[in-house]
Amino acid sequence: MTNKHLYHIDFGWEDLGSPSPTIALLSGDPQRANFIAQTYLHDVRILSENRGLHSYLGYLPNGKPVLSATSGMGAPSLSIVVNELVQVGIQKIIRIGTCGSIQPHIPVGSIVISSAALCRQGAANDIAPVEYPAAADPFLTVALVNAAQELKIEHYLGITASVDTFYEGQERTNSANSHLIRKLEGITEEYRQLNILNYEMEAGTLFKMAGVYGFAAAAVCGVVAQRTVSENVISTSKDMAINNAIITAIHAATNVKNM
Ligand SMILES: O=P(O)(O)O[C@H]1O[C@H](CO)[C@@H](O)[C@H]1O
Ligand SMILES: O=c1cc[nH]c(=O)[nH]1
Repeated sequence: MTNKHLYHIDFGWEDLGSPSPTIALLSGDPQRANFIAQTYLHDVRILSENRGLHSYLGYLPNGKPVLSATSGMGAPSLSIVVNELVQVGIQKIIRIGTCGSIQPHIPVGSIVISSAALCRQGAANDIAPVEYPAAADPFLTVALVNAAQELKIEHYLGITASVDTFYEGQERTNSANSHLIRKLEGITEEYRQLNILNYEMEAGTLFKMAGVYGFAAAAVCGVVAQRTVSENVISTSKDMAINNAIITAIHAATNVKNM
């Protein structure tokens, strides 16, 4: 752990009070990090809004200190934030994200809890060999599943595809680029056959970092697109999907034991 003020997250361990938080809820979207802090934590203090990486310190209903922080979109940004969070003493990270389902039985509004990731992400290759497993922490993951069961939230546990692009990498052609390079044509159907549940853009690198650095990581994502039906995000179900992911993570963070 360091006393340094970290360059990107723009706070240091000395800003975190005592006892300092060891768990972080990490959202891609800064507005989600803010919403989580304002809605589900108490005695909230803003730590920084540097570069849109909004971070808040607050307390769960059982008094446990927790960070609600922002990873930004994609693995390069996430890798910077996660490295710095670990430097200020974070030992557990739950990613709270959004994703696109690629299985017909996983509807918009439900949540996917990742057991592991197929990690097709360049940033992860700077951290570990490409073959290195991108596995979620089993204890944090079970805590998420238990939370979803207790809250009666429709949830699916399985493998996530973490990729670097929202459009080409997730085989979207309804965009500024209608041309897909050959290796990506049919990739979604191939992943479907491989029992991959969903697409998102951070979990794989987070899981590899957890293995290498020695912290615990898990991911829960609200399903906002159903890729067997359409490429589009379904905005009418987005809030419900995100809220389901958030309350599952809050419940799990409350129940999980300190290391
Ligand atoms: O909602 P967040 O957490 O940002 O997650 C998903 O949404 C973004 C793409 O729209 C990517 O970051 C993807 O992983
Ligand atoms: O389809 C989707 C939806 C959210 N996030 C993604 O990465 N893909």
